[in-house]
Amino acid sequence: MTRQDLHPRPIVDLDGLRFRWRSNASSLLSIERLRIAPGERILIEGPSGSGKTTLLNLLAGVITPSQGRIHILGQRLDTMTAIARDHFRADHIGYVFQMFNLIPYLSILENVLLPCRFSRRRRERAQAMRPGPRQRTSQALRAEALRLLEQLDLGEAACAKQPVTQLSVGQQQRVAAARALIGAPEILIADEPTSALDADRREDFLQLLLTECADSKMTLIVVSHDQALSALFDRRVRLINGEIH
Ligand SMILES: Nc1ncnc2c1ncn2[C@@H]1O[C@H](COP(=O)(O)OP(=O)(O)OP(=O)(O)O)[C@@H](O)[C@H]1O
Repeated sequence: MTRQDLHPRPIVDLDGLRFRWRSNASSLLSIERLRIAPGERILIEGPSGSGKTTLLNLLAGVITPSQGRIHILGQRLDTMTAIARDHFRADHIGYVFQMFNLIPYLSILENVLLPCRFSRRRRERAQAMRPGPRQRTSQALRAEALRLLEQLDLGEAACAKQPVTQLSVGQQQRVAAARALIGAPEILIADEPTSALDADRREDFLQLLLTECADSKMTLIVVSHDQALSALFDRRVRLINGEIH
């Protein structure tokens, strides 16, 4: 094993980060350093209001820090324009939002395929997941979306063209997970991804996310209050009053 293998370049590197919602407010987040290695599985935990969702939004480039640097995949995210951050996110980050953010007038399949519309890279990677005889791009993408939905027990609902608005909250959460996974982005971020599931289905669902991430060598960053799941992660990051403990 080389020195490089022992200390791979971090996929996420936060440095001197401060975040406040208003310029005259005190910092909600104050993180001197957070490095995440490629392929690591990180659980972020902490009391309600401690800034977990805000931290995820900073990592995904939805918002930018008041001070400090954020490097993702070696690229400086905080100095990019909003449009560049949107492109970067579409290409490299799958995000399961706390409120799912599904588009109500699109079908289940169309929701899952959204990242492939915004990102050529995700489209090509999703297409490459379909081995075998050459298919048309749209067929290959649909097949990959269906594979993910079937893994998540939603194949039937997708084939029956059930509107997303008629899905249970737990089903919507799984559609959001399939959408985040499609095209194997390097980083999967999930905000309370098991909150709408029964206790006995949480571990199965998370195992599935972990397996998909491992197969595609994705880095997984999850916020959860569920202590029972912590053994499934490589590292826990505890946020208290906006600082890492
Ligand atoms: N858009 C916003 N404008 C101003 N304040 C906000 C905004 N979004 C969140 N906040 C505040 O930032 C603080 C941290 O919120 P955040 O959602 O990051 O916490 P959290 O740790 O994820 O909480 P929870 O576990 O309840 O989801 C809260 O006090 C919240 O009210």
